[in-house]
Amino acid sequence: QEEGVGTVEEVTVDVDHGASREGSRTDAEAVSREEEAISPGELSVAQMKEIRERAKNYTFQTEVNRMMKLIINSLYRNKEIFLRELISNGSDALDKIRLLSLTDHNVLESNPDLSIRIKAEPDKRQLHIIDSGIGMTGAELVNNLGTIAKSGTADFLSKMQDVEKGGAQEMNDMIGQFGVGFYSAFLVAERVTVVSKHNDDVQHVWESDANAFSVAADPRGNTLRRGTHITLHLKEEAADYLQPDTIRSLVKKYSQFINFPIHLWASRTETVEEPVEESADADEDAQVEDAAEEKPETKKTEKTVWDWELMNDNKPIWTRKPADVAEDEYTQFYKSLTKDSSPPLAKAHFVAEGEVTFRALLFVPRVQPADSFNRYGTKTDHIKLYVRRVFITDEFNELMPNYLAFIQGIVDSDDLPLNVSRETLQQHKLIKIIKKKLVRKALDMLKKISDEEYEHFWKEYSTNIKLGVMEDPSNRSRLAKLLRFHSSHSDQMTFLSDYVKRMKPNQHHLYYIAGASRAEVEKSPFAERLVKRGYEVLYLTEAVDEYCLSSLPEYEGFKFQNIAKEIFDLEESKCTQLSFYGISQPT
Ligand SMILES: Nc1ncnc2c1ncn2[C@@H]1O[C@H](COP(=O)(O)OP(=O)(O)OP(=O)(O)O)[C@@H](O)[C@H]1O
Repeated sequence: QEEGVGTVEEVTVDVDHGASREGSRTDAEAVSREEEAISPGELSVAQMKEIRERAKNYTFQTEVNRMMKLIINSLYRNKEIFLRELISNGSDALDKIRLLSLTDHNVLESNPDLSIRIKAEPDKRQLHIIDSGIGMTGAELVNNLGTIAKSGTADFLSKMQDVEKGGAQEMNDMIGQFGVGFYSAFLVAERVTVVSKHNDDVQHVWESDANAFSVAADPRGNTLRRGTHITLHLKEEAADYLQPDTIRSLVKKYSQFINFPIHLWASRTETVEEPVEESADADEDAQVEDAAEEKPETKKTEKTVWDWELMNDNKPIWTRKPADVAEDEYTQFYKSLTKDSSPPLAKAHFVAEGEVTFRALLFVPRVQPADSFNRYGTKTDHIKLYVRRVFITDEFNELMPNYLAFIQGIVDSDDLPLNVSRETLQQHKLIKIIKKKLVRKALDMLKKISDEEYEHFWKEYSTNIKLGVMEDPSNRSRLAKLLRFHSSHSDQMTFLSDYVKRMKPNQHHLYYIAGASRAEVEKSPFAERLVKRGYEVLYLTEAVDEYCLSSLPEYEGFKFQNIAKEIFDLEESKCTQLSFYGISQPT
């Protein structure tokens, strides 16, 4: 069996997603130690003074100021996304240290645990988000949390200004897709403290009230071992994010598809049996009944227990059997993967076996970003590569051809080496095989789109498919099955297979004519005469159509014939184009 859709089997997860913290559940001592360790809010007055004296002060890069203004003005109705952004940053930082640990196991020595912890402290109006990821050095704190390094930010900002008039939904969609990142913390916080420990530096404290920021070495030394602890000093109006119910449902929502354990400091009520304190009388009775079976009296009491509660099932969705994954889970996963607010147009979840084993989950977004073709050929696909559940990169760009760059998804292979650089991986022979299979599966997925949905798909992606016909000879016939053109048959567009079904018995060519619009070509005398004689003519109205057909030698064994250009035979009646124009009509 080469590939088997729906045959996903359980596989052992070879790499730990982060040691589980279950062990600390009942260990009250460990819990209180951790609690101590996560209270940077608890910097003493003297330490605060020391930090402020030592700290270097910085101003934010202009783009950051613009970005913050934009975030605050446009996302005020959707403040909760700050948590999504901070959890996702924590998860990225954990991915980074895990990836490093594959080539240098020592990097985990500072803290073998890989997880995210979240704790609300309503009395102090503080919310803590702590990860044991890669952390940031002092210099990185200044750089990463003071500038916007991402290319395209300036572009994005200017586009946002245009969209601003378009309304809140459009803005939300756009910001959502771009990802607003760390600065969204200021949607809810009046002040943010970031304590971070990177293996290569001492622990530092970053602090900001959104106007300017400061960075200093932490006078307490190393309390985090490794990672980042963000404290949000919440605005008064954001105090709801400290309520147990609110925070629990938000953490659940945004941690669902994170591949590291996420723990929330939460309380639960437990019923415990406690011995009843014995009175002096009881003592006497006990002595009297000495011989009787000794049965200490107990009573049931309710106790509130605080503990780190695991909030997510950090088993990646693609490792589950398709039959066990609900449609809605795919949709939610897609949304968290892409930040798209609409569900996907199509999806495929499969395991490929044979020369290489891998699992993949692919999606077609409902809408293709308007500027996609400006970036066409820049080699940016949207496939995240995992090796044995470990995130390797989303900038690999070797897994989809240009024309399918719109496909979003993940690929996870057991057969690729874990401990090689991206460059070496690029050369790996298995990558080519994976790509080949992925493309086939992607095309299958497109073929399966229902008729109603196909209309929409075609509006969005027709150019991609036509470019595919031109650029990908090995999949040309598969791609040809996806093509649709206007035709004289009806107002609806037609697939070539339907055209072929309707061909006259002796017809050996697919006839087409190209022009600027359907109205124009319909009126062409070439087309009119052919149609009158009962032939169907394809109307090619897009510039790319003719190029596309010229690289398609045939369809189901039939060649294409431009009825306006060459002199051609209407084979079935053995008449030349001349005869066709009425010069002689042999019968
Ligand atoms: N918890 C963290 N641990 C380590 N580094 C972090 C953490 N949070 C943020 N950073 C660093 O700060 C940078 C800026 O973060 P920000 O959230 O603004 O953008 P981003 O994460 O790069 O982009 P996006 O949020 O769109 O994915 C990150 O790229 C990362 O280097």
